[in-house]
Amino acid sequence: MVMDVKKNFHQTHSKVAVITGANAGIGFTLAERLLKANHKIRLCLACRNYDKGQAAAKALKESSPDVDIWVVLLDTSSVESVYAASKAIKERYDHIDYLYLNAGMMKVTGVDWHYFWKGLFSSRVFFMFTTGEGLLKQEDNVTNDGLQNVFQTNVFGHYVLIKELEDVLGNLSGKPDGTSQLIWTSSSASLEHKFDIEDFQHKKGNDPYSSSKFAMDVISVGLNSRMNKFNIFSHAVCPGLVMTNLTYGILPQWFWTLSLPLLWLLRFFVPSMTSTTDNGSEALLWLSQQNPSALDPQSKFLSEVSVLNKPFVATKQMNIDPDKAERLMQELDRLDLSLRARYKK
Ligand SMILES: NC(=O)C1=CN([C@@H]2O[C@H](COP(=O)(O)OP(=O)(O)OC[C@H]3O[C@@H](n4cnc5c(N)ncnc54)[C@H](OP(=O)(O)O)[C@@H]3O)[C@@H](O)[C@H]2O)C=CC1
Ligand SMILES: CC(C)=CCC[C@@H](C)[C@H]1CC[C@H]2C3=C(CC[C@]12C)[C@@]1(C)CCC(=O)C[C@@H]1CC3
Repeated sequence: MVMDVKKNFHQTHSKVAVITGANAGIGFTLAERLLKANHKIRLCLACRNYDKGQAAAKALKESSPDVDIWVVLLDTSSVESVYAASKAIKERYDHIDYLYLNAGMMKVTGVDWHYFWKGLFSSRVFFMFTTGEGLLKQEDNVTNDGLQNVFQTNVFGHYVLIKELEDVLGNLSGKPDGTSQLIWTSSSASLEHKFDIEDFQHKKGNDPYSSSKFAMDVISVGLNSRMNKFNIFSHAVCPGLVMTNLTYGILPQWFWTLSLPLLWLLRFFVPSMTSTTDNGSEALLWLSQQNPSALDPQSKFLSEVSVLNKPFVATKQMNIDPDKAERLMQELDRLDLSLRARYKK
């Protein structure tokens, strides 16, 4: 009987990918590339703006008219939106193969050019171009749920989404050989010293973005410890420096266009200068083609690019303490419970 179910699952199951922040940038290009690699894949574009989501679905259907693309409204900075989106997703799909936790934001109010020029002629120049550390003046605000916006948008909204979708993930979906991959769009700006578990929302610091990206890496490792036994695997990706609305929010598009020759030159020393969303989405796509159980749960996967503009995937060891990861997840579980008590009475 079990054998029959398994056989049936393989024969009838088209892969399902849910992508948050899929209407633009890296998420949108990833959707295009997933479709190109497997035209039978069923795509869910989880977007906070329904019109933008529909426009993205329309654009994707232009090149592949028969594909199954569906838009769901999801704002990761609101737990009620996450609950509603998860309910709708579970009504449509009984199993999710790939859950891309990609939506993200940072609010930059200025660039520290003094620090930039000093850094340019120092030994920290490569680190500066890889991580952006110390260059960006950022601000954050509090969401309607009372949480720090960058933390809730980039991290917590996704954590709640995973919890809500648990019963359509891995073998918890009732498919004995069902496997799911959780793929986080992290960043080279993920820096351990910017994260403090006592202040995991980063209320007090001045680099909420780096803190949120490090929290993601920690959670990814923690999720592996908790969920690999259910065939649920989590991995974090760094797309490199990519020209998208996020980078156009830091400096105007014309500046980046003028800087492109410099970014290309930098590729001799800094392979994370991926520049395009095609290059930046390389590791995200690559992960969907791997056997996740064979990947090291402590590896981070980097989209990188050669001087000849050929993208490739590199790996980096994270060495995150699983106990620390479990501690952070327990904090998030507590926060999750308190919000559920507020909204789901
Ligand atoms: N560009 C880069 O150099 C790098 C980017 N990254 C990460 O890549 C991911 C994608 O960003 P990128 O493509 O660059 O930037 P974009 O701004 O182009 O894309 C971000 C996406 O996230 C969505 N989004 C933002 N806030 C929310 C929210 N509260 N709820 C739901 N969706 C939301 C945006 O929606 P909308 O269009 O409505 O704003 C958009 O679809 C982010 O996590 C970012 O941190 C990591 C490393 C480098
Ligand atoms: C001449 C030139 C290109 C100057 C730009 C200086 C900085 C504004 C950039 C140098 C490294 C960049 C960087 C990011 C933003 C812009 C820089 C600081 C990110 C923080 C963007 C979001 C990420 O996730 C990681 C990026 C690391 C590198």
